[in-house]
Amino acid sequence: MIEFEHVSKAYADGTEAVSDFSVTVPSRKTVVFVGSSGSGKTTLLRMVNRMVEPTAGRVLIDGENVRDRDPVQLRRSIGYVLQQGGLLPHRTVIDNVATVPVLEGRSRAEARKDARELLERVGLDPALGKRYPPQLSGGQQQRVGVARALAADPNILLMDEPFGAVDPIVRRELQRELIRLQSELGKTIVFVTHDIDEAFLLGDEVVVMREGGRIAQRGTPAEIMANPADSFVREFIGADRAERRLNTLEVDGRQIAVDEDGRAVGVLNS
Ligand SMILES: Nc1ncnc2c1ncn2[C@@H]1O[C@H](COP(=O)(O)OP(=O)(O)OP(=O)(O)O)[C@@H](O)[C@H]1O
Repeated sequence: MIEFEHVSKAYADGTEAVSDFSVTVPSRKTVVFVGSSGSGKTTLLRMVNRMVEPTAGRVLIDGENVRDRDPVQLRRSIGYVLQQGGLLPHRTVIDNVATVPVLEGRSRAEARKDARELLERVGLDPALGKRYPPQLSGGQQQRVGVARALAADPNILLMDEPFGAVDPIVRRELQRELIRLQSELGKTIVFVTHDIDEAFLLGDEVVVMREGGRIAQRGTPAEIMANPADSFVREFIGADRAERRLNTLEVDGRQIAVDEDGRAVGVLNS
């Protein structure tokens, strides 16, 4: 369980990125922070592994203040997946995945064996392990990023826009894969996105953020959809959805409406 207790963050230049934010992330659940750019999502995520120290309040993991933990140990015990994968380009895929277990004292041979299993677990052919990250597609790199984050078998996974840089179809695949993985592994996941559809798909609970790291609404996807707290949330859900749902494609001079998966659903003009 992760508890954010009245945390605030004012950066040195005076930016109030987060103000008085309190949320509990229950064990083995996925909580998604969703909000537009600059709403403090990344700042909050990084408070969990002490890459950012709050200026007020505290973050607890299973009741223990993260401030009392050694930052290096803490970071190795938490999986972290970034938008750009954060893989080391000059090390093979297998060695990227095996890095933290080796640092933690596991033998290289064992860590590599585990890494091959992890690649399979995230839906990759273990033969790709011999390649270097730039030799993989964006979607494959993100899967490696997930495998690497899982390598030390952490209880907690922090995911910062992990699927933000891949095309919509691969993004759907990765989302489905994460749902499958989570049903097998039951990690405590904090997931950051600005995509409300992704938030509703993946989150057991969703925290809609507004500027300054303030909570606009928190609840299950069904609760938020059924009862948006105010016009801000209504617009955030509505505007984003309308944009996404009304995708059109021009084919041979005709406007074709396509659904979220890119399937044609009708002709708008002929
Ligand atoms: N190191 C820093 N120094 C000063 N201001 C910062 C720093 N890091 C972030 N900020 C500011 O804090 C606010 C919140 O940033 P943060 O990255 O947490 O938001 P976000 O919701 O994750 O945005 P995005 O979706 O664009 O990543 C922004 O106004 C940002 O410019």
